[in-house]
Amino acid sequence: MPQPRIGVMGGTFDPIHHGHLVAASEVASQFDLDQVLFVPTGRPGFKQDRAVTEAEHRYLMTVIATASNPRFMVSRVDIERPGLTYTIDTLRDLAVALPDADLYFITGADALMQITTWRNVDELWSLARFVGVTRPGHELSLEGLPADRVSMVEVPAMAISSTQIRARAHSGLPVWYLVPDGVVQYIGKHGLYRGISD
Ligand SMILES: Nc1ncnc2c1ncn2[C@@H]1O[C@H](COP(=O)(O)OP(=O)(O)OP(=O)(O)O)[C@@H](O)[C@H]1O
Ligand SMILES: O=C(O)c1ccc[n+]([C@@H]2O[C@H](COP(=O)([O-])O)[C@@H](O)[C@H]2O)c1
Repeated sequence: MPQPRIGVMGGTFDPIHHGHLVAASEVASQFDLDQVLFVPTGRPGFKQDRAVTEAEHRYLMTVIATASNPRFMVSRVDIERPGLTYTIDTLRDLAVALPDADLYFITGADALMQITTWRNVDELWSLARFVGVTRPGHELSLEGLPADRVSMVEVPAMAISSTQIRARAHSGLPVWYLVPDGVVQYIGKHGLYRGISD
């Protein structure tokens, strides 16, 4: 049996938006992935400068946003691991849970350009291939990264960020069509982002 090809889309997802979903869908199509696992971060070590919404809310919004796609799944691996979240731990845990899988870690241009600063970067290359997706407002260059482990995919441009959605929700502006309908309703139902201005 061929090895399953599994995409891993890590993110804070505060909240998940259509930019994340289009990126995952496009990479799944271009790399013929069997599944994409969305992995909401637990406590991101690199976002300690701002309040991040409770992990359970971010997880549930990710479940709602991906529910209608049979190839999209959500993993709790990062939110259940105590301490700060690092991709090295995500990929080590997934390698144990899915020993036969070929993993493709999907990341936006902004995140990929920082990858050489990530924890245990040299080991990361042995655990997964990395797919950088284009993102409006961010340059994507693979210079200095291992050519056999990193690829680039041009995705339909979605100039959306979670920061912008939090700011709009905070100001009472609509977030319809930037995030899936169920996520709009979840944000309203739980009053998320009302008190946060960044
Ligand atoms: N519009 C987009 N197009 C392509 N990739 C994206 C887009 N938005 C986010 N990504 C990528 O998805 C991953 C998870 O992103 P994250 O959850 O931090 O969203 P964000 O919109 O960048 O959030 P924030 O504005 O809070 O920093 C990252 O690799 C990021 O680069
Ligand atoms: O492992 C690291 O050092 C590291 C540093 C920054 C970001 N990441 C991962 O990159 C993904 C996107 O992060 P973010 O901050 O854009 O939500 C998410 O899965 C993070 O865990 C990982």
